[in-house]
Amino acid sequence: MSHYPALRLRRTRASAWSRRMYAETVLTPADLIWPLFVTDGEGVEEPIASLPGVSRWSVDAVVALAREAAALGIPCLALFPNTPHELRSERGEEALNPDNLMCRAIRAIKDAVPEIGLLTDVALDPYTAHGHDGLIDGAGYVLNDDTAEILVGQALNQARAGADIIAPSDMMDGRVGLIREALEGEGHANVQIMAYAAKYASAFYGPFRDAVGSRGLLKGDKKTYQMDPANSEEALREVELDLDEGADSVMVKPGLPYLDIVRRVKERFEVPVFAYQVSGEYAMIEAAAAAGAGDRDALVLETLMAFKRAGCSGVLTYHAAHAARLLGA
Ligand SMILES: NCc1[nH]cc(CCC(=O)O)c1CC(=O)O
Ligand SMILES: [Mg+2]
Repeated sequence: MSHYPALRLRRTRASAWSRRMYAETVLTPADLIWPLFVTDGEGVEEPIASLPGVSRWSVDAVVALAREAAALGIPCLALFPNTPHELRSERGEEALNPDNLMCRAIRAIKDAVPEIGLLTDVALDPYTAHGHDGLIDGAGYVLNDDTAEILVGQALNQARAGADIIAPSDMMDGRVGLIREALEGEGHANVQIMAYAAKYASAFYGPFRDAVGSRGLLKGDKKTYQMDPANSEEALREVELDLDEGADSVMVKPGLPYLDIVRRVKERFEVPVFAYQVSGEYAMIEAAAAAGAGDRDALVLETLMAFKRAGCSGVLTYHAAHAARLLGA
């Protein structure tokens, strides 16, 4: 048996070239999906106070960012609309409007930057007057089957506009299978589904809700549909069901506090797993850097590498453009 001093693990760490050669994990711009918030108007940029460095952009501005992303080697954008308040309703019908903000953004980006992928979120929270991801009954309970029916319409609406990846983030049971069937039925055979399969009822979504304008509207919490942070066996069941229903890839969300889930899913199913480094995680890194508690660039790259090491095929992150620039430098 070999041991010290014959065996010294510090030997391969002694120089930069060697560390590079022995790196077990690589992070590249192709691992990054960039979430962008879209708002009405033209030439508009609205900074989001709780998400420093991130803004809502009008469609024309989002197209410019899409160009920038493509040039940086980012393969895919995730789009989220800040629906004007007068268009939000009890049942979120605006989600089905073929000319809604989301569809206009999809068409404009596909037109100008056809080489970039577009992932679109399926859930009603940017469209409902009560801020929930689905339809509610008189007691405020989110109804599963009635919601799933509308989500199918929302997914088709996005696919018709040109979405490449449908990403249901609502956590209704059965919606992946229903959406897959509807996509096949309409000839969208190559439109992918990335299921938010294990999405937790998390305190890390606050800045996102500011960004899409649902924070002030949301009544209660999302614990009757999003998962309990105490559970991981249940996450494996969620993933298994979504894969059975036709998901091409699955997502774990939030990210860093749930890397154990990423690892378990990857080892159990050996399928493409993505994670969402969510708004509160982004805000936490920015706050730490602003407070002088750590170097921003190093924090960004280290956390993103951690996702890859845990088994992720890619990460949705608000730091995508910044990280891609660091990686390209
Ligand atoms: N279905 C909504 C949705 N899609 C993505 C996020 C959160 C993303 C983030 O915090 O960055 C949320 C918020 C929520 O479930 O309330
Ligand atoms: Mg499920």
